[in-house]
Amino acid sequence: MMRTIEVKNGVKCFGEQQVLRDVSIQCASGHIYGIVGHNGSGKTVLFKCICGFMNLDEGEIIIDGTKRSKKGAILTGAGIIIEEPSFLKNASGQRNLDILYRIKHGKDTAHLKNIMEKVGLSPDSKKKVGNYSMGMKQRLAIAQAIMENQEILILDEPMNGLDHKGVEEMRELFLNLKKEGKLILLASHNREDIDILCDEVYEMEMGELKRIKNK
Ligand SMILES: Nc1ncnc2c1ncn2[C@@H]1O[C@H](COP(=O)(O)OP(=O)(O)OP(=O)(O)O)[C@@H](O)[C@H]1O
Repeated sequence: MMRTIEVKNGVKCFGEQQVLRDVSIQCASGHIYGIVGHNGSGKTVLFKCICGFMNLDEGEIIIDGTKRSKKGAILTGAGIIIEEPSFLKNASGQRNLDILYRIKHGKDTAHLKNIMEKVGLSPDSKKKVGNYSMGMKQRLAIAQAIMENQEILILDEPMNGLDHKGVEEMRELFLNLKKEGKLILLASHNREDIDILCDEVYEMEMGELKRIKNK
């Protein structure tokens, strides 16, 4: 299914601080959109507004052609990594995914093993997530974001904590997901990831998104 996300003239303030001043972007399935920008420039706030975790003060968010009403609507059909996901520390990676996956889809151990393998984690490891390294936690976060085969992926710094091999593997994974027709929005500080992965690149600067690259 073709999906679209559009932000039109988005404004978001926290008290006196205007974080999003006039943000517009249009995204559609089958592309990867990259957002770069300094720490605190508003990338995460934009993603939270798109996901419906926060509301814009002004402007519009249009999902699949329908304007989102001001309150309460959460972006559906999306796999999301924003900040650190809270996993159960005393359970294994697979058990954590299982608990989340069951909510909507029921038990499917074979599928989750496959997803664990896709992100480079050993499906049968009994290791508790509390004992995972940073890179392993990040791989599990990616697994959680992709396991439901959602059409939209919102990925805020998905390569955080990954080593060189991990980064290469996840790049390949994201490019394959794009080939499958996913809409991917990605924020990153790594210019190489952005260059390799993204069809369109935007820079968040002074509360505005400026397009800096087209493929
Ligand atoms: N809930 C909130 N209340 C008040 N201020 C907030 C809130 N969320 C974010 N901010 C502020 O909004 C600004 C943008 O933050 P945001 O997390 O979007 O930056 P970012 O571009 O994602 O940065 P980084 O590259 O460090 O992840 C920051 O100044 C931050 O302190």
